[in-house]
Amino acid sequence: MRFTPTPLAGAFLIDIDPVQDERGLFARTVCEEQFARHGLLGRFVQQSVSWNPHAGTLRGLHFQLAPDAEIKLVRVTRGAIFDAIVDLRPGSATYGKAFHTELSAADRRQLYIPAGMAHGFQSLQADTEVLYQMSTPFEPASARGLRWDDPALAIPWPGCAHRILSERDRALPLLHDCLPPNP
Ligand SMILES: Cc1cn([C@H]2C[C@H](O)[C@@H](COP(=O)(O)OP(=O)(O)O[C@H]3O[C@@H](C)C(=O)[C@@H](O)[C@H]3O)O2)c(=O)[nH]c1=O
Repeated sequence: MRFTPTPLAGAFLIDIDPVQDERGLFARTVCEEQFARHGLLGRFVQQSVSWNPHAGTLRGLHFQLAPDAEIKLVRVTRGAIFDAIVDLRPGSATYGKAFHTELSAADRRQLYIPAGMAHGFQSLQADTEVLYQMSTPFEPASARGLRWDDPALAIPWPGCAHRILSERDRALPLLHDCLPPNP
């Protein structure tokens, strides 16, 4: 696996090192020992799937409050997404900053998201399926979110003919209104 750091410390893009032959390819996607060499956790307690029949489906930006803050490992198993994360770690040099990338079934790239970041994505194709692994169980009482289009975050979401969002995501607060400024 190849680990590429992002501008947000602790968040990595992880690419496979495929072994190819006439049958196709084989590649490891999680390895506790290799992850540990990069200071990353390679053991997860929940895995969830999200199916998005339409392009332009936006989910996020979501996170869980401590002590339920989750590490997430995200990959696309069908289609493609624009994926965005926001650093909400108190004291972080990149607090309030966002990083975005594309992930697709074709590139098999994964995004490792450390605890203390909000996460969201928009499907770029119809019939897009996203697979997540999480370090901490889902805890509804700790679940929080930020507005996807918060101007302070300036995330360049791709344009689309029809954007689909849940009522909950539409009503999420701006960063400024839901978390204290960075100490
Ligand atoms: C996230 C989650 C939801 N649920 C339930 C709650 C609800 O009834 C239903 C749908 O939940 P949501 O509307 O929150 O699903 P969704 O908007 O897809 O939430 C997901 O968004 C992306 C961006 C993430 O990063 C994920 O961690 C998760 O927050 O599933 C679980 O049972 N376990 C879970 O881990």
